[in-house]
Amino acid sequence: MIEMEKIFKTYPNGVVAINGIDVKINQGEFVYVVGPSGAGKSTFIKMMYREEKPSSGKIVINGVNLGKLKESKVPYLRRSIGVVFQDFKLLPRLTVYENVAFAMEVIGENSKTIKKRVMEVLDLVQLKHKARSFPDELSGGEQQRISLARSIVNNPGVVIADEPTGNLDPDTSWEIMNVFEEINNRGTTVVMATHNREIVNTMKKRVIAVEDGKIVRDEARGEYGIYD
Ligand SMILES: Nc1ncnc2c1ncn2[C@@H]1O[C@H](COP(=O)(O)OP(=O)(O)OP(=O)(O)O)[C@@H](O)[C@H]1O
Repeated sequence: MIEMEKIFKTYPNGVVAINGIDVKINQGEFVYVVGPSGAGKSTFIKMMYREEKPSSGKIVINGVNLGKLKESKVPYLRRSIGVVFQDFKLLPRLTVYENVAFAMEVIGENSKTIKKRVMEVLDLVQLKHKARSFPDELSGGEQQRISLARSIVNNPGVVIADEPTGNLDPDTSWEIMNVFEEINNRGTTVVMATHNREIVNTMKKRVIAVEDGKIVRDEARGEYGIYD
């Protein structure tokens, strides 16, 4: 469960990005975060994986109060939350296998467990045969599938994605969305900021609309809305 209570966020330059947000997201939900450019969507989701801290308010992720979390415990939080970005953020000098394995190595898993699990998630995204390739030898859609594999390799309860189809063509975007659905069907919460109207309107999930740092709409089977 993700809980946010009375959240405000002002950046050091004085920009008020989040202006009073209260929200609860239950385990296993699939949530789109929509809204106009600059509305605060990225800031909203960055606070969930503690990339940004709120100026005030309380955030509890799976029972852990982020405000009381010691810096030394942040890696444990990151283990329970997978993150996917628009620009993939794969490490260019590592192979596909190594990119995914790295996420397990940093938390000290043994090599046998790593090998088994990495091949499992590469199988899930249907890219086992690319294990020895380097990121720049893959298409954008393949790179995003690898980054999805990396995000779930440690079995997180939550995957957070910021505009994951932003760099992909429509067909490839749908392939990626099918993988997100599959991950969600296995019980993982998915929270996704997106500008993709077609996907939001077709998939009929919970939609949270953010405007001027506030939630202006929260619907169980919502629509994208009037934004670009
Ligand atoms: N690191 C930062 N420092 C200062 N201001 C920032 C920072 N990051 C974002 N902002 C500002 O905070 C506001 C919200 O930005 P945010 O990136 O959360 O919006 P967004 O809804 O994700 O936009 P987009 O759809 O264009 O990605 C904007 O006014 C933005 O300029």
